[in-house]
Amino acid sequence: MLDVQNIVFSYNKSTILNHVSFKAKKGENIAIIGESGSGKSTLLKLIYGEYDLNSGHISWNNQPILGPKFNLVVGYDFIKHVTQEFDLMPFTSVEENVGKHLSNFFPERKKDRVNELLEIVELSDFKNVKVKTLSGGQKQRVALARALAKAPEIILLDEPFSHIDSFKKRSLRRNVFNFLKQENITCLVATHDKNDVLGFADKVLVLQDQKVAFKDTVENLYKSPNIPLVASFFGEHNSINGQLVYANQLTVTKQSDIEIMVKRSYFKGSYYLIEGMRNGSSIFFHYDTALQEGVNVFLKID
Ligand SMILES: Nc1ncnc2c1ncn2[C@@H]1O[C@H](COP(=O)(O)OP(=O)(O)OP(=O)(O)O)[C@@H](O)[C@H]1O
Repeated sequence: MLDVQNIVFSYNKSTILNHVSFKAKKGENIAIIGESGSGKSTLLKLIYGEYDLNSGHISWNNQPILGPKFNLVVGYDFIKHVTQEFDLMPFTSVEENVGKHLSNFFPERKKDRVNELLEIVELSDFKNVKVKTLSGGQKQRVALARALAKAPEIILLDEPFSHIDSFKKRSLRRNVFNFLKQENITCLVATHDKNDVLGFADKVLVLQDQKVAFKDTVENLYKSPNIPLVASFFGEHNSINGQLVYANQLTVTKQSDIEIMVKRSYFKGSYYLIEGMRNGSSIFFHYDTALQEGVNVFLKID
């Protein structure tokens, strides 16, 4: 169990995290969301032991996780932290990078493990390629594979698929998150992308104003987003009579007290996102076809 207890942290004067507490069970996948600058990456760095806390405690199975004041070498063997910097060896091959921390004592076992990981990150064809010649997205995949190589107990992922194109992203996400579940690795993922969360995270932690504003299951948080920040994370939303309503919860009806004038229609593939105006504010809803600008329609909340 990862236990983050009442931590307070500031880089210099301004406090970034103020009395943050939460727990993560073995094998659990926890997504950390929040506005840019809310402290998601900082929280992951603290859990890795990269900085000293002002106060509070972090432990894994009762073993304290300590910062550089207490450790000559930053970090712990049982935690892997995949940052945005990747930190790879540019002049060696993909295979060597992934296998870097694996023992050479059982070469066959090492080879099999590297091959398994390269399949997960879909880089088997790049095995012998030097890392410096790879694209940003490919480097990110090498960094993920390397972090998974020794099956850590905890993996900290900071925007893990941000550099990867949308063709690859979906299958890669499934591969990586399913692998983590299968190996029972506790995963904390800081993300701005709802697709990293929906279908994968067990819990979501919302950072706001230096604190954990909410911690709940994805389903509960999606159904009751509580604050616009959470609703906007999951999709286009409106505030109607004080209630947060997703665009896909609104349907056109014959008569209601929500009357809007159509302003614009955006083609979204399987639906159109319609922007309408009501009392000087935009209202967004989904519709099967484009609607003519200036037309008045009534909406109801499903
Ligand atoms: N090394 C540092 N020294 C001083 N301040 C820092 C340092 N790293 C981050 N900060 C500040 O701490 C705050 C939190 O940064 P952090 O990177 O943790 O946010 P974040 O939620 O991960 O943001 P993003 O979503 O943009 O990645 C920001 O105001 C940032 O400017």
